[in-house]
Amino acid sequence: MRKIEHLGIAVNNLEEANELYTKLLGVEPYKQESVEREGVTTSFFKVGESKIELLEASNPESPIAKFLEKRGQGIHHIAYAVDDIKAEMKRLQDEGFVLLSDEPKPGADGKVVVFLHPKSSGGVLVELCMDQDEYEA
Ligand SMILES: CC[C@@H](C(=O)O)C(=O)SCCNC(=O)CCNC(=O)[C@H](O)C(C)(C)COP(=O)(O)OP(=O)(O)OC[C@H]1O[C@@H](n2cnc3c(N)ncnc32)[C@H](O)[C@@H]1OP(=O)(O)O
Ligand SMILES: [Co+2]
Repeated sequence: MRKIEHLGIAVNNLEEANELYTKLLGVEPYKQESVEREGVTTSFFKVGESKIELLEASNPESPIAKFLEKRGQGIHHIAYAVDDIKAEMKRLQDEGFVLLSDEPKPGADGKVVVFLHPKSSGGVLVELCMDQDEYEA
């Protein structure tokens, strides 16, 4: 694990959350991106070496829609940058963590990502991510 790459925060309304986080952090979001296969629209803020990823559900089946219904707005996941995502997946699987996919999949902001089931990681949804360019090299 290299660093915390981003914190994912589930929000009801991305436009309103963008305004709130722009005031809070003193910077505008540098990017807004939809990832349809995850059922989310995201916006990203830089905070030093890390990032805040705001997540709005783009359909009722989205993990974010379910999360908001059960738990309301707030921190949804912690994403760690890793140097070698396949090696890290194997290490974590061998340690007993439950991966939510067998292969990394395209995420937002030029990353490939994989999630660990929160029931296997102390109640916190964990995302591993790696630059897509490095992954494909
Ligand atoms: C934009 C792409 C990417 C990026 O590049 O950064 C993203 O960040 S996408 C973010 C959205 N995508 C995901 O979250 C994908 C991974 N998540 C899942 O596959 C599912 O959400 C899940 C974790 C498997 C849960 O799905 P499911 O079992 O269908 O939902 P339930 O609501 O029934 O939850 C079961 C159980 O797990 C608890 N839970 C759910 N989400 C979280 C969470 N974020 N953190 C902690 N715990 C969570 C939920 O409360 C249920 O627990 P109990 O109520 O105790 O049974
Ligand atoms: Co994320």
